Amino acid sequence: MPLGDPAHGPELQEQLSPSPEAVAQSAQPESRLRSLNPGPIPITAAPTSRSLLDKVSDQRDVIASHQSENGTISTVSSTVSSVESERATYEFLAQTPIKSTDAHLVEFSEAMRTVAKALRQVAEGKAAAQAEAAEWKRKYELETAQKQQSKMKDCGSCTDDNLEKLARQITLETPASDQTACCGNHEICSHEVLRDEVPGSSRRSSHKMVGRKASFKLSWGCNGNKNGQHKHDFVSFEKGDITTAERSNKQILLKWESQPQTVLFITKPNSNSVRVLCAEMVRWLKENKNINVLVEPWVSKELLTQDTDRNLVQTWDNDEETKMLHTKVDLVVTLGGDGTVLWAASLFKGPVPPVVAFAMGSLGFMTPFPSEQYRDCLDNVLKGPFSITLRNRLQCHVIRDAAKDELETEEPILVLNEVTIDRGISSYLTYLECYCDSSFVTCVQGDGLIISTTSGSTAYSLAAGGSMVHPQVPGILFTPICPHSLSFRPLILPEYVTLRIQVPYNSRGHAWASFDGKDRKQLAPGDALICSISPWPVPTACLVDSTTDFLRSIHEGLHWNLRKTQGPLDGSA
Ligand SMILES: NC(=O)c1ccc[n+]([C@@H]2O[C@H](COP(=O)([O-])OP(=O)(O)OC[C@H]3O[C@@H](n4cnc5c(N)ncnc54)[C@H](O)[C@@H]3O)[C@@H](O)[C@H]2O)c1
Ligand SMILES: Nc1ncnc2c1ncn2[C@@H]1O[C@H](COP(=O)(O)OP(=O)(O)OP(=O)(O)O)[C@@H](O)[C@H]1O
Repeated sequence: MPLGDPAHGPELQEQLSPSPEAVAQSAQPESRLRSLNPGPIPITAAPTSRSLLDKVSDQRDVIASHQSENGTISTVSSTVSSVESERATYEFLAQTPIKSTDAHLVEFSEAMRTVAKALRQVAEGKAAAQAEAAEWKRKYELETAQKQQSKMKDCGSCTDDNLEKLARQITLETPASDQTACCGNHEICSHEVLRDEVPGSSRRSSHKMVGRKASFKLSWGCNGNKNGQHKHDFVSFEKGDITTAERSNKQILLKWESQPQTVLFITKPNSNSVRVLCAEMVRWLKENKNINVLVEPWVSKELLTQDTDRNLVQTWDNDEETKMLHTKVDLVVTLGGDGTVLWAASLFKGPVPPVVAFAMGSLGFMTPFPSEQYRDCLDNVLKGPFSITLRNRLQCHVIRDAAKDELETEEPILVLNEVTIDRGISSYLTYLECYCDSSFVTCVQGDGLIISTTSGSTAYSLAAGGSMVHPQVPGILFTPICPHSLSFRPLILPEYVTLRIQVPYNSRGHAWASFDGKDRKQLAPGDALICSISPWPVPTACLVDSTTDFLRSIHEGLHWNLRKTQGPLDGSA
C-alpha cells in the first residue's frame, strides 16, 4: 500500500502528534520504522531514520516536562521541537539513497516532504505565538522591576532587612506573620496599612491592591521637623485612605488632682452690686472652704471697705508679682461682664488658670455663671470635674520701621478678642498691606481691619460683618472694617498661620492698633504688626459645656435669628 494512501493517515497523524503509548514505543525505533516502511528499505537507512524518530520523541519529552511548570516556556519548547523535526527530516532525505526505479521510495520521499511541510507550518504558527509570549513576559518583568524601584525609593529609611521584606512583598511571598511590619516607626506609611486585609476579600486580592495604589506618608511640624508628631491623632489611615480619627477638641473636662487653695477675684470697678457680692463671696469662701483669696491692689483699698473683709484677702504691690500670679492662683473668679473677663486674661502674659466668670454685666457672652447661685457654682467647680472652653489668644508684636531693622520689637501683647488696626483720628482711608505667612493676602483700604480670635468673633468682628464662630474652632478671623470695595468679604484662616499687617511708606496717614479695645498704639508708615496664635489660651469654665453655653449666648445675648414663626397656610393661627 502506498504511503500517500489515506489508509496511512492515522499513522502520519500519530507521527506528528504521538499518543503517550507511541512516545513510549519510540524507545524501540526499529519496530517503529518497520511499521512506517513495510517495503524493502536498505538497512543503511535505519540509523538515520532512528535518529529522526529519536529527536522527535526527545523533543516531545521536553514539551511534556515543561508544560507542567510554565505555560509560556512550554510554548517555546514545542516550537523548537517542530523546527528541529523539520531539519531532521531533510537530513534524513539527503542521506537516504533514493533510486528512481524504486516507486515505493519515491512515494516515501514525497510523504516525508509532506511531513516536513506540515512541520514548517506548525513551526511558523508557533513562532508568532512565541514572539507574542516573549513580549508579554518582557512587559511583565519591566513592570515588576519598576514597582520594586519605586517601593524602594518611597522607603528611604528602610533597613536592609526591610528591603528584603519589601522585595518579598513585591514577589507576593510576604509571610502572613509579617503583616504589620513598616519601614520605620516614626511616621505613618500608607503601604503599612495597605497590607491589611480588606474585610471580606481574600489575601491574594489585598496583595493586588498593593500593586495598584501608590504609597505615601504624612508628617507634621514646621519645615519637616518632628515637633508636631503629637498631632497624629487628628488624621489616621484606614486601608491607605486618609480619614480624620479621634477629634482633638472634644469637650474638655478639668479634674483637680489636688484641692484648689487660692482664688483670685477680678471685679468690675464702679459697681455697688459687684462690691457687695465680692465681700459676701470672700467671706463664704474663707469660712466654708478655707480658701486663700487674692484681689487686685485697688480692690483691697477701695472695694473691701470693712477692715474685717480686708483682713481676709491678700494682694500684691508690684509688676514682678503680677508676672508670677499664675504660679500661685488655682482659680480666677470674675464679677462683671465680658470686659472683666478680658481684663482678667490681660493680667496673665503666660499661662492662665481656669476662669469662673459670674455674669454681672449687660451682655455677658463669656460670663455663663449666674451670680445669685454662686455657692452651688463654686462648690461644683472646686470639687470638679467641670467642662472648660479653651479660648485661643492672639499674640501681637509691633515692629517699628520694619523695613530698616526687624529686631527692634516691642513686648508682645496678648488678646482674647481681637487686635484692631484702624484710622484712629485720621480722616484718610486706612491703607494696610496684609501678608499670611509668606503669601500676600490683600491691601485694605477702608476704616481698618480686625484680626480676631474665634472667641472675639461675636464682638467687634461680628459688628463688622464677620461670621460667628464657635470658640473651640481653631481659626483666625480676618475682617475688614468698612472696606471701600464691593468685594472685600471677611476670611477665616487656619490657626497656625502668622499674619503681618504693614503700613506702607506711601500711606497717607498713620494707623492705630488697639488690643481688646484698649492700649492704642500708633503705627507709622513702615511699621508692622505681627499676629499669631499664642501658646497660652484662656480656659474658661462652662456652665454646661462649650457648645451649649455658646448657643445659649447667641440666643439669649444676641437674640440670634429671632423671628415670629409663620402660621400655617389655612390661616387658622
Ligand atoms: N462696634 C463694636 O461692636 C465694637 C466697637 C469697639 C469695641 N468692641 C468690642 O468691645 C470689646 C471690649 O469690650 P469691653 O467690655 O472692654 O468694652 P465695652 O464696655 O465697650 O463693651 C463692649 C461690648 O462688647 C461685648 N463683648 C466683649 N467681648 C465680647 C465677646 N467676646 N463676645 C460678645 N460680646 C463681647 C461686651 O459685653 C460689651 O457689651 C472689644 O474687644 C471689642 O470686641 C465692639
Ligand atoms: N478689674 C478691672 N480693672 C480695671 N478695669 C476693669 C476691670 N474689670 C473690668 N474693667 C473694665 O471695665 C469696663 C466694663 O467692664 P465690663 O464690660 O465687664 O462691664 P459692663 O460694661 O457692665 O458689662 P457688659 O460689657 O456686659 O455691658 C471694661 O472696659 C473693662 O475693661
